[in-house]
Amino acid sequence: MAPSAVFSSEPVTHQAEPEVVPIPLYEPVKVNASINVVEVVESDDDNESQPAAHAVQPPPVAEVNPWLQLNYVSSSVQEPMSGAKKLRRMLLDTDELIVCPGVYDGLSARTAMELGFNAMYMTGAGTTASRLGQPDLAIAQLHEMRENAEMIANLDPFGPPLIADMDTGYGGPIMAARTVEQYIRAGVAGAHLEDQVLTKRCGHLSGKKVVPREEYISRIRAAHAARVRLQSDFVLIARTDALQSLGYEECIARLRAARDEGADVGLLEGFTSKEQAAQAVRDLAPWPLLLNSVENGKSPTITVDEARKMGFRIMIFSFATLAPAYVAIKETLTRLKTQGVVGTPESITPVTLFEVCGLQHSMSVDINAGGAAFSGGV
Ligand SMILES: C[C@](O)(C(=O)O)[C@H](CC(=O)O)C(=O)O
Repeated sequence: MAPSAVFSSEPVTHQAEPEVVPIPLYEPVKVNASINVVEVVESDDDNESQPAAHAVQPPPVAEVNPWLQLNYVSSSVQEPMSGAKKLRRMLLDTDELIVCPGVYDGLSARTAMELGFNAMYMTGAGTTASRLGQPDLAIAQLHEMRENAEMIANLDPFGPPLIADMDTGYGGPIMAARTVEQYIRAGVAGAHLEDQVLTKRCGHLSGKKVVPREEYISRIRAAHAARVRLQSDFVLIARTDALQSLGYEECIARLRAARDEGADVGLLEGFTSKEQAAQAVRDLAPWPLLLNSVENGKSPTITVDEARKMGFRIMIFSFATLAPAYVAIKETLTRLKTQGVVGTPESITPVTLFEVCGLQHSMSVDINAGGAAFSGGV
């Protein structure tokens, strides 16, 4: 017996379920132009203030605040193009090899920008090492990765696009989709999504395990759907780590399947020879491939020129800043320990380092706003 019948002698009538009208994904949702304002009116009875809600039409913007009107001709102003669009354009409009130094923090990214690299790569290994002091073993999760990527991607709104590591997507399809959505909102231009198990490890370690092909493809499918849902140019890079355990042919099959589900670029991790790298480009052509160069890792060193000749379209150097930073820090701290001095070169003053980090820009913001903070210089 239905519970409602216990308390009522009336026949139970079920109301028809309201019809659910889905909001179309690709059409802008129309916002009702009227707004509810709460106006305070005096009550005659008890002289207490009572709020009363009225639906009113908002006045035209210019009446609310004339300063909200644009006072420039927008077509003459160059708006920052999203990193995703820039990266996609580079891939579509040129056949250049896009060289991305691996960066892991603000200073390494600023240094790459100072030298004019036209794209950058945020390494997950470097993010984990620098932010958490931990090895590349699935210890950094979505929020740490997203936060670091967002900071780097937004250092210069007109700057180079940032490709970021998104590891396994940090869970199943739901998390892969969530990661793509958060990366897009963070201004990340593209990211690679791999097929390792969630307890992943760096691609240049032994003992890697991968999930079954179907499970991997469901990650890719979800990531692609998220990109489409947000109507973003975000470049989805499918990475496979299956070479160690399942062999080359399975890697090619996985990358083909990922491509067919909408991945834009492929990444076969840990080539064992230069011939194998060149073969992968041929086997998947004309689909663009990314080459991960990790010196002293599992793969032979391939130079930028060699990768270009092989036909790769993107090349990332994961440890390009992390490894030398470690070497320089250790050498310096050894000097401090043994000789009692840091020994910084004379040309590197505090101002030099702050200039790398945008000192001039910050000062000009204050000066152009009429501030006097820097009238005496720095
Ligand atoms: C590309 C990579 O995912 C990274 O985090 O930079 C690493 C690099 C590394 O740890 O050697 C990877 O190749 O797995």
